[in-house]
Amino acid sequence: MVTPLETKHISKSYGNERVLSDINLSLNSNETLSILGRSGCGKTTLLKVLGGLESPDGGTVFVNQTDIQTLQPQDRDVVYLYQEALLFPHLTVFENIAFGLRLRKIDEKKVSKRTHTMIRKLQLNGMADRMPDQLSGGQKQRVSFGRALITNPSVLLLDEPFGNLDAYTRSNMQELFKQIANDLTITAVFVTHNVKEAILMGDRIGSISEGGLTIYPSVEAFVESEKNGVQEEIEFWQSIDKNTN
Ligand SMILES: Nc1ncnc2c1ncn2[C@@H]1O[C@H](COP(=O)(O)OP(=O)(O)OP(=O)(O)O)[C@@H](O)[C@H]1O
Repeated sequence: MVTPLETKHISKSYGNERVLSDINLSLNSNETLSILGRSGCGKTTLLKVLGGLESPDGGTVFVNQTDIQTLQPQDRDVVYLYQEALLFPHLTVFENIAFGLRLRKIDEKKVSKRTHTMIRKLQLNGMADRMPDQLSGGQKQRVSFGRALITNPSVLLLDEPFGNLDAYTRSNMQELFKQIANDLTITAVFVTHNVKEAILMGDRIGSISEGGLTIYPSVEAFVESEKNGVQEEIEFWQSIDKNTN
């Protein structure tokens, strides 16, 4: 079976600051890895390297067993989803979601069918003709998901995608994401600073500290572990959550 995402010995520095050091991971099809870690520890940098947006100083990222650096961006089969929903303001919901299909010159009938199916999956019925500025934050993020998923990427990289949403919308989005990731057999890396969310979304959990990535063999092992300052990190983020929610 092809491994959708694998890294070997990734390292990355900015100037004198070593941000990532000998990162090795391997994700199976339809597996979600949640990544936690203190602010500035390198979570976003890792996602950028995984998505081919930043080159590592050393090591290799393999997507479907091909070195990502040897592929053109449009052939990488990896989509990066930001905290902010990045939508084209002058395009309708339908056209925002259909964008990736149009780039691939898919015929109109298929574009219409696939886009409407995605709109239904995302519970955006009746909103196809709305413009982004007529949507709520949660609806915008769902359109953003639709844009990311419409081309059926093998790997989805999510950088605190629900960070700006209220608790109720966040919980709905978590459920919706899990459902769609299952339907479409997506392999995902999910960066969050919310421990509860990491546990809910992740089949496995990893933590970055001092440039290294520790992946726990199971969610239970993570919860039980007090090694590597995990307990301290949980308390750190909980104290921030208390102050911001
Ligand atoms: N383009 C860059 N040039 C120089 N330093 C950078 C650059 N991007 C990130 N860094 C530094 O690398 C370190 C890791 O940053 P990164 O954004 O990966 O952290 P993070 O874990 O995602 O943080 P947060 O949780 O606050 O978003 C930080 O010290 C940051 O200042």
